Amino acid sequence: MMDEEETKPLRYLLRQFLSPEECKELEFIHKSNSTIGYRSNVFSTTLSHLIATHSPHFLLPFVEELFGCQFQLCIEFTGLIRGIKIIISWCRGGSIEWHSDDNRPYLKQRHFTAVCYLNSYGKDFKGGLFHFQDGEPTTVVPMAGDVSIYTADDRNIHSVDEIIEGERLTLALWFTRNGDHDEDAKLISLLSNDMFHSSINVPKPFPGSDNMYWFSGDAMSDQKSGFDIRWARIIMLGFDIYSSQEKSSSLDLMEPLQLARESELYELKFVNSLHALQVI
Ligand SMILES: O=C(O)CCC(=O)C(=O)O
Ligand SMILES: [Fe+2]
Repeated sequence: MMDEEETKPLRYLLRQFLSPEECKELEFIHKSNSTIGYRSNVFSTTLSHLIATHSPHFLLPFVEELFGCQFQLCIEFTGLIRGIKIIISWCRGGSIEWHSDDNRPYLKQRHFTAVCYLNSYGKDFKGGLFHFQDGEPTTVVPMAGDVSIYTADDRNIHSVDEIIEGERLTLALWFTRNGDHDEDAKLISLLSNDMFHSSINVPKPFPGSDNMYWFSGDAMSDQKSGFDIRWARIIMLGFDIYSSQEKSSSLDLMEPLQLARESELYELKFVNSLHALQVI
């Protein structure tokens, strides 16, 4: 006899799950805060980016909406825990080849994916259709407010066509059954600290995946050939980084550091680069 798991559908399409206003608000947050993303032609906003870009006030609507949205999604899939969430904008030339979402050893905790479309095919962008390799539906046409949900394993190999014109905007959510990857729990403990009072006493921001901060064209996994967005931001704001570990060949941006401008070294000691970015 088949067990219950095997008889469950592997995919769902929820129509008009987010309202046009919710889509617009998430778009606004993204436009104000996004940074170069984790692959070519992509910009992204994660909750840790909102912290790093000194925009904690944007966290609240983001978190409230996402929590509400995820709460409803969790009713569909009991037992799932909220993992990483990210707003992604795909610019012209962006696409993604056939893959499953758990296709790396460090992504194995992903069990379900939910992609909420924040804008619409044909109206806001051309290209960018979503396809499943096998089964029905074969193609999902992104429309603002709709959510496509599927298992993150190789039963749902999928791809996204190249964006030909405009910008395709999504909110991607990954769910897990592994409590160690409960990102909401981490975030709630972070928010319950005093982070809304902007001062030097802001707590140490919890780091996103270190991969998130690297940009290097093709070889994104080869950190040596890329540049680090945290570092670039500090330099663009006119500061140099001083760290007692600076003598070593690579500087760990999650370690304590101080800032300098021209020949002046500031006394403030930051717990890491994200902490410094919250304050400067
Ligand atoms: O944006 C989409 O429709 C899917 C994106 C995707 O496949 C991914 O980020 O893994
Ligand atoms: Fe995917």
